[in-house]
Amino acid sequence: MTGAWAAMQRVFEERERQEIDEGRVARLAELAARVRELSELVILSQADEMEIAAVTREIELLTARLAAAGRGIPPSAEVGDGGVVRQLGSPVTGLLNTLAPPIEIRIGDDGTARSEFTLGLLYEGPPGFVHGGVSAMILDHLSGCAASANGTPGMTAGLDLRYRRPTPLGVPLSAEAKAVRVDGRKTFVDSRIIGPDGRATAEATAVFIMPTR
Ligand SMILES: CCCCCCCCCC(=O)SCCNC(=O)CCNC(=O)[C@H](O)C(C)(C)COP(=O)(O)OP(=O)(O)OC[C@H]1O[C@@H](n2cnc3c(N)ncnc32)[C@H](O)[C@@H]1OP(=O)(O)O
Repeated sequence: MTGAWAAMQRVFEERERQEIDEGRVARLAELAARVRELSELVILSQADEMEIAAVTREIELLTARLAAAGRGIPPSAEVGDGGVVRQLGSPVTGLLNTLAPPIEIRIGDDGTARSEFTLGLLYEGPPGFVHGGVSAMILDHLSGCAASANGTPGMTAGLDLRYRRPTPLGVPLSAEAKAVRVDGRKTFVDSRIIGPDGRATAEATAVFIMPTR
């Protein structure tokens, strides 16, 4: 058993033992959505220095209130309908992760993983456009879901990405990924992000490898 595989199994088993209360998840998702709005306002707000200091103090108090209840362990990942993995803490799709856009992924009958989303200012790279690392993160994750949906999940071993044209912020985008070839433990997945004009802004081929046990 490799070290990484054993470590992942331990984390997985510990998280599996937790009950997930959907009512609580819905409330926390609402909290995360409000924190995302707050994050954007940290960049954009025109509040004066006094107001910024006052808001900072209020947020400190709110953080202390949540911390007072103690810290648990992150929720487990679950496989839902159509093989879509729900990972509440994921930085890409996690409803409870305030760093995540979050994007929603569904798997088509032909195994293609698809998503539609709009990326705001928090994901800016070049002025007015999406950061290349964010595009890579989304295509990596979407491709991982396509590999899983293909019945051949694995760790990303490589992500060969071409940025064809800048990906615009603040407009509806879509992305898709599909497993195109399996070679032993390797699964090759093609993916792309598509702009509002229907043209690909970024295209990738990823290789996923199931670690040896
Ligand atoms: C289910 C949840 C869905 C959620 C989606 C999640 C998506 C997000 C995924 C990630 O972010 S994963 C995190 C980022 N990736 C990593 O941290 C992986 C770190 N690397 C590893 O753990 C190991 O390198 C790895 C398990 C990928 C492979 O190690 P192995 O020792 O098992 O493989 P090995 O190096 O022996 O290579 C196996 C074969 O693959 C080939 N190979 C390795 N890297 C390759 C590559 N990049 N491209 C093509 N082939 C490659 C290698 O030449 C060899 O070919 P042959 O079998 O023909 O000899």
